[in-house]
Amino acid sequence: MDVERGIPCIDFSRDPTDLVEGSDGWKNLCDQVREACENYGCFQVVYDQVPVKLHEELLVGLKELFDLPDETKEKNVSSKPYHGYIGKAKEVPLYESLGVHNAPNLDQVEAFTNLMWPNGNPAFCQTLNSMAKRIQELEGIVRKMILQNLGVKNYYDSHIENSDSVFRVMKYKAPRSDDSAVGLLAHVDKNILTILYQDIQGLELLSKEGQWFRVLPKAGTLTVFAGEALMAWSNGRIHAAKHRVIMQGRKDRYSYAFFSTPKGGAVVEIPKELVDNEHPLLFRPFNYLDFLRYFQANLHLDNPLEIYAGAV
Ligand SMILES: O=C(O)CCC(=O)C(=O)O
Ligand SMILES: [Fe+2]
Repeated sequence: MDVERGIPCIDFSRDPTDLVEGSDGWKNLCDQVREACENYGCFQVVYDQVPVKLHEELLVGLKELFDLPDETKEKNVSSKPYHGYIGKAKEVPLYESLGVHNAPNLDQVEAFTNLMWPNGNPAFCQTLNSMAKRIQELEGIVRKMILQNLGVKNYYDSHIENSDSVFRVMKYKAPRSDDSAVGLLAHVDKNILTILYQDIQGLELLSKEGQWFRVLPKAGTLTVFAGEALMAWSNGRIHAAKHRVIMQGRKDRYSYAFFSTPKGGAVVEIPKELVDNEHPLLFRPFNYLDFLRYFQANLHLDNPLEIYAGAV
C-alpha cells in the first residue's frame, strides 16, 4: 500500500479483475482497505469509473450553482439534519453547502435543479446524477470489502437495504488575508462512509498519533472516510478520523461528497459476531436520526456518541 504523507492510497483501477469478488486482486484490495480503515479511518482511492471529465463538468456547474442568489439556495430545505442549505455560519464564514437526498435517483436531482433554476438545468442535473451513481457504486464496493474483512459479509444486503444517502456540494471562499483560515471545523463524520472530491487542497486529517496531515487532491482520486455509524457498527474496529478544512491562498475551493447514512429510523446495532471477550460491546443499539439530533443539540460535547450510546 502506498502511503503518501500519512494517507494510504489504494489503486482500484490497476486491473479490472481486481474488482471481481473472490479474485486474488480483490483479496489484496480488501486487505489494503481494512488496514487503512483500522489505522487511518481514511484513504485515497484511484478509481477510473469516475472520469476526470465528469469532475470537470460538475465543477463548472457548481460554480454557477453557488453564484445563485442566497434566497434561491435557501429554498433547499430539509427536515433531515445536514440535508439542506448551510451558509453564513458564524464559526465557518467561508463555508457554504447544499445537500441532495438520494442523488443516484434522477427524480431527486431534478426536484433539486427545478428548485434552483426556473427552467431546471438538465445538463447539470444529468452530471450530478451520473456522479452520484458512480460514487454510489464505489461506496458499495468499499462497503462490501470492509464487511468481508470483518467476517460479516452475510450482513451486506441488509446493510445496503437499510442505507440512504445525501450528496453534499461545498464551496469555501478564499480567505480575505494571506493568513490561513478555518474553512470547516475539525469533526468526525457521523454517517457510514463518505467519498469526497476536492478541487484544490485544504482537507486535513488527524492521525491516530495526533498529527494533522494534508490530504492533497490528485486527478482520478477520491478520498474515503469512515464515519461514526460504521465505527460503532464494527464495534470500534474501524477508526473514524477527525478532519477539517484549512483555507489558504486566493482561490475559492469547491468540494463534494457522497455520504452513505443509515436510513431514517434505522437502528445501528453491532452484529453479535463482532462481540467477544476480546471485543466487549462498545455501544448499545441506537437510532441514527435520533443520535444526529442529539449531536446537533450538543455540539459542545467531545464524544457525543459515547455519551449517547456508550455501553461501558
Ligand atoms: O470539503 C471538504 O474537503 C471536507 C468536507 C467534510 O469534511 C464534510 O462535509 O464532512
Ligand atoms: Fe467531514
